[in-house]
Amino acid sequence: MRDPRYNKGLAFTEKERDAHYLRGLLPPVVLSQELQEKKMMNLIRQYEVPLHRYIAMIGLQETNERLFYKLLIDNVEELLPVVYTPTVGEACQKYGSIFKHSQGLYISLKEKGKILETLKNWPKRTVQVIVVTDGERILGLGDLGCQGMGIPVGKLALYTALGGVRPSLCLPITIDVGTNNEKLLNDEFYIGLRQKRATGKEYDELLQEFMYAVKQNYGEKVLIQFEDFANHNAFELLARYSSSHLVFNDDIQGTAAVVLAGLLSALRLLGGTLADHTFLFLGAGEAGTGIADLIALEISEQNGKPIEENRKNIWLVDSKGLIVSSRKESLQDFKKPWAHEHEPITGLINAVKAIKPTILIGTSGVGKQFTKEIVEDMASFNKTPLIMALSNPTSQAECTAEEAYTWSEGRAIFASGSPFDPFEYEGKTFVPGQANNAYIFPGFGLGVIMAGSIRVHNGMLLAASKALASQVTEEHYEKGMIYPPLTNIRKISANIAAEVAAKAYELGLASHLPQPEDLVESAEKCMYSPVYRSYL
Ligand SMILES: NC(=O)C1=CN([C@@H]2O[C@H](COP(=O)(O)OP(=O)(O)OC[C@H]3O[C@@H](n4cnc5c(N)ncnc54)[C@H](OP(=O)(O)O)[C@@H]3O)[C@@H](O)[C@H]2O)C=CC1
Ligand SMILES: CC(=O)C(=O)O
Ligand SMILES: [Mg+2]
Repeated sequence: MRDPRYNKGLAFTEKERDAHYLRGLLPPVVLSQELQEKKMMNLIRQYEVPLHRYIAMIGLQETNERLFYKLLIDNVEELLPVVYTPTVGEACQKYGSIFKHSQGLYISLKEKGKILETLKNWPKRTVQVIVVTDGERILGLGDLGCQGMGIPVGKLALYTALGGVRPSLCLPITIDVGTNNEKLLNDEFYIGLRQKRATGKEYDELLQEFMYAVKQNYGEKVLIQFEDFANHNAFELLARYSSSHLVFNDDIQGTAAVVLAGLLSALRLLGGTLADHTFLFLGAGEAGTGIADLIALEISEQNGKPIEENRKNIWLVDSKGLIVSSRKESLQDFKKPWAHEHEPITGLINAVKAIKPTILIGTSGVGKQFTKEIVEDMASFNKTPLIMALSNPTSQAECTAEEAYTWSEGRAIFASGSPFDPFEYEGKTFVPGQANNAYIFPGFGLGVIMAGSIRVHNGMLLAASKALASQVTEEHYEKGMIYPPLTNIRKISANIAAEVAAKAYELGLASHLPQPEDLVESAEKCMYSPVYRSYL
């Protein structure tokens, strides 16, 4: 009863109460799990403040894990915005104030030299997925230091609910090297180290000790998902550890796969191939350049031309303007491949006018950047402009669904990182897509685990994108959707897992041999079910 993994609350049967000395510890009634679910949903719906819903859900996760996952799985569209973006963003901002019980593992500078010992304090010996952050770029909310823990906790809840990975095999970790967020440093309820961020050698050594300790403690095949690191560390960590560890950066690679899937499916509405389109990104960081890289790679797979050539129709704008060759010297390495020949341009509106993109993608982390003038311009030279406002949470979205549909007079295809409700324009209901890496990483991770893959390969990302795009049907297109509904996410994840695993086998990266005949069936079979077990 006191252990969330086993607790069933009022659903313990008479026989179980006798067998496990629970008689008298519970009131006489015995409820079904379905009735408990109905009761919890009624309760959660009574909270009007999203953060209160979040607190209620976390409370349930900490007391009755199976009921928590049953709620999340059965009510995914309603509860995803509670345990994930946008509400998880607010939860991280206020994490210290709402903190009750510790979730996940904290590794701070105080644990330097003792990280292996610290990992051993985690009660589970076997772990298959770690989501780790250092809290420096939490969604589009910036540096939230140690309070970024809400993100690994939320992402791993999705690994289980959406991808079927058992909760006991998931480990959320926050690495605390300090924070540069003055507000948090002065907040009496802040839960992290009260110091400025460690950088350089001190940072690198802590991360290296962590990576070695993880491999030593959990072996080769634990998937380490980097999440919400600032880009000055994210690209380097991925490059440094991708040949020695099973690492995946969700913000670079997961986002790339989900956006590519949306583009592949949108082509059925837009016409042409990817190579026929012109892309303009606002934001040239992890998400922006990660997506751009995967688009260029997919075009090269399709047309056989060198990737350099296929980059030419892909343009990115950062805080200093359009990325062009005259800026090359001063650009970070991950931006350099995108420095095309063009005169310098500042301001997104000027870039839109000059480049005339068919597809506009927002990955800046700054809200309201797609103004009326920009959307109208997109609609003036495109019959069907594709507009993706990917920044999270909702407050940072480059524009809203309502703005995209209204300003384009109902012609835009729109997708966003955080969810927007369907919007009615001139009698037609438009359903915006949620272009969020949550479509990808749970199924992707399941595929990696199923195959026992020892490395992540770009081919597996492309396979995941195509598997997701193939789940969109005519019925969805009619509503302007370029992603399948999240209600089917477990089936979608099983299909993604199967394609990712198949690719791992094809590339010789899989270690679970022989390859199962029906990978979709084996994905579905190994998925965690939240239905209560009998304790007799
Ligand atoms: N939908 C999804 O699944 C995902 C969404 N995201 C969201 O994307 C956003 C960005 O994340 P990420 O790429 O990791 O962040 P980064 O910090 O790596 O990149 C942000 C980029 O935006 C640019 N930028 C910032 N302000 C402006 C501005 N006013 N005008 C033009 N460009 C600007 C930055 O420019 P400069 O380089 O000059 O500083 C940088 O290139 C976040 O809100 C995040 O939540 C991220 C991952 C997944
Ligand atoms: C969705 C996600 O990973 C992000 O916004 O960072
Ligand atoms: Mg992220």
